[in-house]
Amino acid sequence: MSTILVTGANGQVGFELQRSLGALGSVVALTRAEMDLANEASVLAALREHKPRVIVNPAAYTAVDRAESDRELAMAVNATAPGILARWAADNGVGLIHYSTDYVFDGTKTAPYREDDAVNPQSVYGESKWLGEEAVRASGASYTILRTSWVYGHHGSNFLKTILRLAGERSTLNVVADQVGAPTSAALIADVTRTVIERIAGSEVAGELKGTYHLTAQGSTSWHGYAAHIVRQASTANVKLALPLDALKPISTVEYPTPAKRPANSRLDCKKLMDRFDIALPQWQEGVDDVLARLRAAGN
Ligand SMILES: NC(=O)C1=CN([C@@H]2O[C@H](COP(=O)(O)OP(=O)(O)OC[C@H]3O[C@@H](n4cnc5c(N)ncnc54)[C@H](OP(=O)(O)O)[C@@H]3O)[C@@H](O)[C@H]2O)C=CC1
Ligand SMILES: Cc1cn([C@H]2C[C@H](O)[C@@H](COP(=O)(O)OP(=O)(O)O[C@H]3O[C@@H](C)C(=O)[C@@H](O)[C@H]3O)O2)c(=O)[nH]c1=O
Repeated sequence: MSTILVTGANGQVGFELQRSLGALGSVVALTRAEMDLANEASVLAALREHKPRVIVNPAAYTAVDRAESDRELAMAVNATAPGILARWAADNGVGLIHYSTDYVFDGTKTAPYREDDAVNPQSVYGESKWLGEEAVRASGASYTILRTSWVYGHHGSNFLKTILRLAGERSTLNVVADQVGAPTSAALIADVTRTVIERIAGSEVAGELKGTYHLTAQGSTSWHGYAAHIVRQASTANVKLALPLDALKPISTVEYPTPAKRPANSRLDCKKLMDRFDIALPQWQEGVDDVLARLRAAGN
């Protein structure tokens, strides 16, 4: 057993994990076609074939609005499958790293959420991710759950790329300004995951590091503040945009109706992770600027 198995190889975090975990040994990253989390037989067959020493599970049903009308599949992927992975991990004595979301909270707390704050998911996606967390915790596996927020990267689909595209096409754009959180890069999540695996492997009291942690970039903004940063940085870099910065309008959540309800406060307190793993986390703008530069360099 020497392999690290990564699910969701084509996802934002799955893609970055293939880079960051490569230094730890052999990584097998499986696409949905190679391991379908909605199909228990497919999951178990892949685990038996690869016999990993660590399972890293960034695969998820992440279409937040679509999940409202596709509950069964969202639950299969986000709630049931993590339990299957975790029970196999427990039975075979291997570690599991799993990811969850700020959307497990209802967003009514005024301060950043801590790991043990009461959850109250407002969407099918949030509920399914919470049930997945609970299945992992109940499994008896040696697990780490990393709850993150507002993920973006140069690979995959995300809000950053949507705003860049819309700013190239539209002369006005409305973005909600009353939901706050921390945009977090897939690269940061993947780098921290590597550190977590290394520290657990090197620790004499690895069991004490097991648990649920919040992992986001530091500082916070609203979706509108995030969009304004993207447009400002693109303008500064002379990217041709149809949208002037002053035509990016802050609106309230009620003015942007969506099938799924999002939390007003998505801020996560990451002190537990930083203290226990001795990790420093960057301000959110750093990763955004890196990805913007990378997209420009690639001609996007
Ligand atoms: N994106 C975000 O803003 C946030 C994400 N998270 C969590 O972080 C983790 C990583 O998210 P992120 O990388 O952004 O997600 P992405 O949406 O970028 O990627 C998810 C991956 O999961 C795969 N997947 C979906 N269904 C299945 C299935 N049935 N079997 C196997 N694979 C499947 C997708 O495959 P395919 O490519 O075929 O579609 C995709 O590659 C997830 O747990 C997510 O819940 C937490 C907070 C914010
Ligand atoms: C594109 C767009 C979005 N919005 C709003 C809608 C919503 O409130 C907010 C974010 O929109 P999105 O639908 O892109 O983001 P959303 O899919 O809600 O993002 C979430 O994904 C899941 C997977 C998570 O786990 C969360 O942490 C979070 O990142 O911005 C606007 O106001 N104007 C716009 O033009």
